[in-house]
Amino acid sequence: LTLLSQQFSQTESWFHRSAGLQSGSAPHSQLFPPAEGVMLPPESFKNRVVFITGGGTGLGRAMATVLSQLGAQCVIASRKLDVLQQTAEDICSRTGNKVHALQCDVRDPQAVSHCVDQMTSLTGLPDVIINNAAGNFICPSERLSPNAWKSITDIVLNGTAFVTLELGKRLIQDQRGASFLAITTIYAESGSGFVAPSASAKAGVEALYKSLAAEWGRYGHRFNIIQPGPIKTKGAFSRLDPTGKFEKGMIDRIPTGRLGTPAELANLAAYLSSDYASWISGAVMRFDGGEYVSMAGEFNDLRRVTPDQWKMMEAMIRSTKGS
Ligand SMILES: CC/C=C\C/C=C\CC/C=C/C=C/C(=O)SCCNC(=O)CCNC(=O)[C@H](O)C(C)(C)COP(=O)(O)OP(=O)(O)OC[C@H]1O[C@@H](n2cnc3c(N)ncnc32)[C@H](O)[C@@H]1OP(=O)(O)O
Ligand SMILES: NC(=O)C1=CN([C@@H]2O[C@H](COP(=O)(O)OP(=O)(O)OC[C@H]3O[C@@H](n4cnc5c(N)ncnc54)[C@H](OP(=O)(O)O)[C@@H]3O)[C@@H](O)[C@H]2O)C=CC1
Repeated sequence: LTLLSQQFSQTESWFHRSAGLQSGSAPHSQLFPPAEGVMLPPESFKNRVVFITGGGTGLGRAMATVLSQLGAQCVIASRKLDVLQQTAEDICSRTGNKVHALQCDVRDPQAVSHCVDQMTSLTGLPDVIINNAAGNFICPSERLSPNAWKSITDIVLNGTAFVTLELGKRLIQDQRGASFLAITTIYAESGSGFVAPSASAKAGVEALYKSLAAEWGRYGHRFNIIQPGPIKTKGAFSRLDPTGKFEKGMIDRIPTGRLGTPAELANLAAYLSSDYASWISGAVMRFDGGEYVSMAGEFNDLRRVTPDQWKMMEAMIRSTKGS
């Protein structure tokens, strides 16, 4: 076993060196280059208002950028007004379309209602709502205090519910349709140790969105979910990989050999929120380079077995014939 594992790691490091790779991707990732351009036709979101929670940073910022490039008027909301204002300015100067920054702690239903009041005066009610705000950190569950549990589940599950219900009720009142999108993650489906509050809350968000997809179609509302795998953002990686030691193992188990990019996620979010997706509701879109199925399959680690090792094992298996 030791010999085999030495062989594996030698093969692996040769693989990386020979491709002249930076750490952070496998050679075969060159077969899956990320397309960074905007996918939809220009002006796909002209005269549309888009509301994005957590839109000041990371994936929220990337989605606001692409939607603004496609002509939308964006409203981004979270706790840190200075961060939001800087992002709004940056995007607006790049796209020429208005981006509004509103302070809102999604854990507080009154703050959510006030934020929606402000948005209504600025832009009117939104056509697209993206529930992206989240909190998370890795922690053994036996170390979690009640308040630690609450801080994550309040942002992720209650925050999404408060935003969705507040906007949904007002849109229904005004007889207006809308697209709702929630950003969850692949472990919302499987659960995951060391992020139990996030896994529980994201699973709750998925149940909420599937429920409302069934219930509110009659009001012209669509509800969809994107489950991203790892995409390098400061917010996520500083809390989920604080030492930087987990990233390589993660890339090794992603069949496409690399992390996702914010721009790829933003294109998918724009598509699901657009008129091109008007028949898509209640969908759960896994977006992870194949990581989920790769982690799930019993024998998938056999990818590391070399041709010589296969030759040897095949001979061993064939020798059992008749036994
Ligand atoms: C290799 C892996 C790398 C990457 C990704 C891989 C896989 C793909 C799947 C990824 C999914 C990602 C999901 C995400 O959601 S990433 C988004 C991350 N972004 C954020 O979390 C941004 C917002 N976060 C925050 O503001 C804070 O981190 C926090 C703690 C969530 C909320 O801040 P707040 O100021 O409200 O809370 P505090 O008062 O600081 O703390 C509340 C409560 O929690 C306890 N706490 C805080 N940190 C920890 C910790 N690290 N461990 C244990 N407990 C913690 C804190 O002590 C408080 O409890 P009490 O002391 O009061 O009991
Ligand atoms: N990056 C990744 O690998 C993955 C990310 N995801 C999901 O993608 C989404 C974006 O994550 P990412 O961009 O990586 O991380 P970020 O930390 O950059 O984004 C989280 C955002 O949520 C906002 N937020 C946090 N708490 C609150 C609150 N109480 N009220 C309002 N806004 C709040 C933060 O803004 P502020 O601090 O100003 O409030 C921040 O902008 C999240 O839903 C995350 O779960 C899912 C899978 C993988």
